Amino acid sequence: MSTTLSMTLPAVPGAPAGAPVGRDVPRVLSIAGSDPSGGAGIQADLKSIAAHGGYGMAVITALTAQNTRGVQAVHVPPVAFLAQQLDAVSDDISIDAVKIGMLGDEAVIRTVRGWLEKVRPAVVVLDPVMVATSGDRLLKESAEAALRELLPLAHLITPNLPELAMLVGAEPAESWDAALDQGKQLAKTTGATVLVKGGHLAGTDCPDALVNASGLLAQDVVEVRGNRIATRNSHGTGCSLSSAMATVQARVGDWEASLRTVKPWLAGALENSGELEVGHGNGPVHHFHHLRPALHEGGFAARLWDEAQQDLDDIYALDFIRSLASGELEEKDFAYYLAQDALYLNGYSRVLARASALAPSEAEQLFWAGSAQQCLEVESELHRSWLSTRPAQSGLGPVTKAYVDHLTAASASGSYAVLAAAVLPCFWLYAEVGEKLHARFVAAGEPDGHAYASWLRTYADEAFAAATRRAISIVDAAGRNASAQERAAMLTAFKQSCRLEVAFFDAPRLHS
Ligand SMILES: Nc1ncnc2c1ncn2[C@@H]1O[C@H](COP(=O)(O)OP(=O)(O)OP(=O)(O)O)[C@@H](O)[C@H]1O
Ligand SMILES: Cc1ncc(COP(=O)(O)O)c(N)n1
Repeated sequence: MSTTLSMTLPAVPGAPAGAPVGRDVPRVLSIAGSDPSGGAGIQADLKSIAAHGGYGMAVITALTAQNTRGVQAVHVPPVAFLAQQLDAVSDDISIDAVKIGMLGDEAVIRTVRGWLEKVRPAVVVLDPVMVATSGDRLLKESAEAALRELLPLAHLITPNLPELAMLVGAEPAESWDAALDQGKQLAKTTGATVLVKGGHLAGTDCPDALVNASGLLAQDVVEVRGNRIATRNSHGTGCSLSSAMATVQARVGDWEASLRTVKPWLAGALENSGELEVGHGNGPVHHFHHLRPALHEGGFAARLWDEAQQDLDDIYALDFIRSLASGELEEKDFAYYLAQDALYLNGYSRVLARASALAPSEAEQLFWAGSAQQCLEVESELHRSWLSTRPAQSGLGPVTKAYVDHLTAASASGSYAVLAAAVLPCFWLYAEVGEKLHARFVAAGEPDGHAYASWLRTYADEAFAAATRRAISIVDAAGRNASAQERAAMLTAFKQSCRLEVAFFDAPRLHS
């Protein structure tokens, strides 16, 4: 595949004529500083490169002692050793892309410059790191002129707004248009494409734009919109963005396509950064948010079961359940419950049939179809037996309607996993409550004259318990295979159904 790809893709701008692009796994070198807390620098770069399917390498320009709160110290090893690291890599390995980050001082810049001029990598992304998010300097002021001179050796430059301003000798832009103007200026003087980043502006939008007026892009300014994500965890966003751009560019050979891939990924990394719980300051982004944490078999079901505990407690505390167990439940409440149950089962059956239609395997298709049929049989049995002797009740009650509407919405979501999670509580909570009430009834010696004895005797049904186990295992597998986003949607749908189970048992008290 890589051969076909490299023949059909456009050449990387600035790449030697005929240089192949489009490697499936690009070999990407980060030349940057180390951040031991793992959020920025080479640590972020390697994660970002891997997150985009690249093979990451790292030559360390400087060691920092830093965490999410700030930089405590910087140590720049002798540049002769930096040169040795660079040569060790390029003497042996074909490098598809280079990302350059923290350079520290002028001697480092000179060494990297000499190596770039010798090796001429096909893709060079330069993130002109000067000041960390924390405000600490990462480039000596005396080295700024040398950094400016390095810029023409890059294909893409990714300054933040203060860095952009410094590079064009202006005050930091306070509007997006002013930032784009500075980007145009920098692109013109360097010949490189400039990625202007909106991270440092205020407002609900957080755009980025590629700027280059020499015809390399589809337009002089290619803007990629994005929403601003409310989080403090922005440590290393610039590092992560630039190394991701280097990696994707080495694969697709198109800066715009690269930014359109990387920008939503970074938004997800910012959005999910809270999951990491790293440090007390500006935390890192979640580079691998798109990978699902491995859950062992039963792990997702266990998570759902934890979520359902409060609802189960609420069910057992309801007057309806207590009086059904004691036999003191008013007849009109029981009649209302049965009538609503029959109406519910009809809607539920349709939704189960939809789960059958969406099922990924014939075994699951059969399971849901069988369950849908079972529902209709139980419904008609209710009409034949219990409801035949009870006066007709008012039509569809508000809770029944809300529950069926919720399930119908889940079935319209198009996600099998979400739908399966939504229908599960009707199996799981019902089976659990049935078994417990039945056990209590048996423990009490099945008292004569209990008004609901025959109902309670049928409550713990082994066939229904087996179907419930099967439904749980289907939802567990679907949850383990789902993306983080889909899993969250499953959890929401499941929890809503649990709340509606509680409300369903409580409805006779309110509406009979
Ligand atoms: N709150 C946010 N919401 C969405 N995207 C953001 C946010 N903050 C930064 N970004 C994005 O992160 C990337 C880096 O932007 P930024 O302007 O913060 O660069 P930077 O200052 O070099 O980053 P760093 O925090 O590593 O110093 C850009 O793509 C920007 O749009
Ligand atoms: C080694 C190193 N390189 C770059 C940055 C900039 O990242 P940020 O601005 O997000 O702190 C950093 N803090 N440390």
